[in-house]
Amino acid sequence: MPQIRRQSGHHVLVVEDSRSVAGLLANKIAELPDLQVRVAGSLAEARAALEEGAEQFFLAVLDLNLPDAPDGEVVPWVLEQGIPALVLTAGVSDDDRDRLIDLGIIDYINKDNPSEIDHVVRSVGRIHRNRNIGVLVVDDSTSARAYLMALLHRYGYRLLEAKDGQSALRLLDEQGDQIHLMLCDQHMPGMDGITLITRVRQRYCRTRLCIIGMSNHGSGILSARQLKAGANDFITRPFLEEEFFVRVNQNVALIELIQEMENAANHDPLTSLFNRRYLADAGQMLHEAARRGGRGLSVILMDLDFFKHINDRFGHFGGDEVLTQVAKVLKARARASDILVRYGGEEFCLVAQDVDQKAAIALAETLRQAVASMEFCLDSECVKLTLSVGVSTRLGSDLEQMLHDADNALYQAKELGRNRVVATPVTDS
Ligand SMILES: Nc1nc2c(ncn2[C@@H]2O[C@H](COP(=O)(O)OP(=O)(O)OP(=O)(O)O)[C@@H](O)[C@H]2O)c(=O)[nH]1
Repeated sequence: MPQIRRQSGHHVLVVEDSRSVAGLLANKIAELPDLQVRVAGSLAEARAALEEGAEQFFLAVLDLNLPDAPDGEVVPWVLEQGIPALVLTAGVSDDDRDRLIDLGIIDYINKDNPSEIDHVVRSVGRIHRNRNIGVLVVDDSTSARAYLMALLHRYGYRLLEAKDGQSALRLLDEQGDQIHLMLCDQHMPGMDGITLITRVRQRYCRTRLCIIGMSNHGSGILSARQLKAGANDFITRPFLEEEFFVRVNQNVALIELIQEMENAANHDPLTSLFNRRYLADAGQMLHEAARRGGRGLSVILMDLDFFKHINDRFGHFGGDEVLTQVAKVLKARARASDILVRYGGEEFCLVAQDVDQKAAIALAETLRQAVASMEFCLDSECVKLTLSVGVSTRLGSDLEQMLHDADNALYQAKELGRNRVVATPVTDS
């Protein structure tokens, strides 16, 4: 079988002699983020396209029946160039299907059915995103591991392998943030699949790391036990490659969807900062860690002064633009470990770990000055804005109490004439 190279390009080669199908595909694929399409109407045009460099193409979508290649000759030729291929067919017999799968294509799709065109486009997007999806294959058999890796490689996943449970745990320790899916054999020396799954689940939930257990035909009870131990899914060996890909891709798509939903639930859509809901969870965890570890924690609450005037002058959309710019300025001055939140309409909150009162006041002062030095120009009219800030470093019983203290300090800052930082007394109860 031809060797598929590691894909880094962002171009899709569509080889299709029907102008309408090629045009439809090209338009829909081009709507996907960061993708470009090159259309060829024949094998000769495909050859010409690849003369400019095969590496730019991460995938080819191929028609089996071309004027100068009526028997699918384009398929082995493209695969020999190291480019993975999806094949468009007009009805396919079982023999044709077997022949195509044996050649090493990713999938075949019936182009007569218009809804299948959307399936092609979804697959293209999936394969392009797979370069960012890390898959860990855990199997003690070298040949079984190599087989799984070759299949996943065809789909463009980023791959890691481990020959036993201990090595898998080590890799998760070192590179866990890069691993999204683990495929795990059951029978391995030292640590079996169920024990490994149980241990991994103590650290990673089902929506963060997907696990697919693998068991051999006839051992149904094992798949049930793998699922109970925390696997998201299982695959019985031997399997059809098509089933394998559908299961792997569906599980990865589900994790992506959940992460997208979590992201949306935790962020403010206007400024892309975290929202209050996220602060309640993540901020409280920081508070508990600070209490346990005797560490410092600061809450800095900020409110733009007289923001109503901005809306009155520039309209609500102008006000939105100003809020977005302020968020950027604050973000640029926050550390990666800080939680910066859009707390309310024109209110922002920053929670910073390991910061004592002196440092918190200095940080608040930096943020105040950063906003005060900005100039907002809309409709060729420029205005300046100021920020009142309340700081709390007294840990109190929980984050809620710190926010309450910071709010009192902010109120004082407003009362004292705005554009200033006020901190609460530091003594803890
Ligand atoms: N454009 C825009 N305006 C908002 C948003 N959320 C709140 N506001 C506006 O922010 C203004 C807040 O007004 P006030 O609470 O009176 O406070 P202020 O004018 O900033 O005055 P002080 O806080 O007392 O200095 C109101 O006009 C709100 O409509 C938003 O998402 N976009």
